[in-house]
Amino acid sequence: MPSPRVSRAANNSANPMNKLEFMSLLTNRTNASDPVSVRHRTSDSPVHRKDSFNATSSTASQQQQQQQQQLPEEDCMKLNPSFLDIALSSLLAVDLWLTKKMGVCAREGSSWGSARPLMKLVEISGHGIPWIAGSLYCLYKSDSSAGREVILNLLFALLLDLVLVGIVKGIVKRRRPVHNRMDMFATFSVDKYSFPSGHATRAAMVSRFMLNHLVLAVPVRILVMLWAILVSLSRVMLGRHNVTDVAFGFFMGHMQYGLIEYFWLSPSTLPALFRM
Ligand SMILES: CC(C)=CCC/C(C)=C/COP(=O)(O)O
Repeated sequence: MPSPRVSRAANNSANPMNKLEFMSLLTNRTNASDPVSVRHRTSDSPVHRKDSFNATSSTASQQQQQQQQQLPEEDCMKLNPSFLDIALSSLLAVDLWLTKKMGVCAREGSSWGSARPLMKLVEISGHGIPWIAGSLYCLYKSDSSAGREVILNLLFALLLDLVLVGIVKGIVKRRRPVHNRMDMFATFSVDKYSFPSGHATRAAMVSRFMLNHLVLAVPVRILVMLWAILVSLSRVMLGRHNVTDVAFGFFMGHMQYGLIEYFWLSPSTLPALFRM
């Protein structure tokens, strides 16, 4: 009985496809669009130096090259990653690790699974529907023009937030973490994507808005800040988001508040809106 090593060697020489598989590994690690590496693969490979293989293997390897050029980028390995590539991959690795560690309420059976109902209440407190409905109600009830101005701008901010988050989610198309259970209340179709967290953008923007435009006692101001942090944290704890989705969302919410301040709607800029 031949030893496994001998029989594998015999098999290799009898089967030219094994060489092609080896080629496939090599070509996977080179840049398919780089003419130099394509030339290297087709002319310098051991397969091509053997005359007996020329006719059949060149068409086979051409087919393979075509297939590999069609491979999605994430299936190919880069030989010379840049510093930015390495930094991004490291950030992504830390992000995924931390996201998994912090997803303690992702399921009922998770380590903090019993806190899941409470976290879902926090989730609803940062949802768009209660905020938009609440602003519309306050606008209807408000009897001072200063109050109407503030609430109208809050409503404008909430709508702008939905649009901007929807656009970024639609462009980035990052999937939610695998441990997330999609049992969220009232979502749009883009909400299957996770970058950035809409709850985090809203929490950051609304809290800044309230701190700057409402007269609040110090304990209430602290509560508003804690609420924004808790809503953001709960996104990762519920397993809805990666840490970077929430961190970016929080940053984006602050930027959105800056936009609202810049384009502040006032009776002088939009008199028609305030005549109602
Ligand atoms: C239906 C309305 C008015 C808003 C949707 C709010 C929502 C579900 C956002 C998604 O938030 P995350 O990106 O944090 O999961």
